[in-house]
Amino acid sequence: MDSSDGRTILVVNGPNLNLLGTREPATYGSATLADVERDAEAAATRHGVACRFVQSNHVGELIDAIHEARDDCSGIVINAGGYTHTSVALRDAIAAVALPTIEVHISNVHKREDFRHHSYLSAVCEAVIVGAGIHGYVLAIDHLAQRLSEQS
Ligand SMILES: O=C1C[C@@](O)(C(=O)O)C[C@@H](O)[C@@H]1O
Repeated sequence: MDSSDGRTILVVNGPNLNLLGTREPATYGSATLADVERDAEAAATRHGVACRFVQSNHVGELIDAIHEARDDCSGIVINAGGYTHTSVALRDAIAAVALPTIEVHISNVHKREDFRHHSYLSAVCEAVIVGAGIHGYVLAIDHLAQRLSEQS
């Protein structure tokens, strides 16, 4: 077994997050999805845990990845993009797998349009990190890793 000792965190990015870096930079900054994944990987490595990444623009693919996390993951970090505000099915998937899940948003959704103020996911997530930019993913990994180390 590697240094992650079987502890893997699934990092899920939803629709349009593949366009980070060019998409509405005034709102989301200039970092790319590759930058997000590099920082998350580095944070995980610092804690001796592993990461698996998925990005999809299709809700079914996100749900399948969440279901598969039951097999080998100890937690989930998810930025569901616009599905956050629309998808009961995604919420049900998170509730179904019952893994500790952290919801992340790069922007402070509460400073934005009213339709972004409601999340279908928050009530089934352990914590929500909004408005910290891409550092939010690192904060989420730090939190999950600490939680895992307290369990072991
Ligand atoms: O796609 C996104 C990105 C987002 O999740 C964020 O990271 O700030 C906020 C959502 O409202 C939006 O639809």
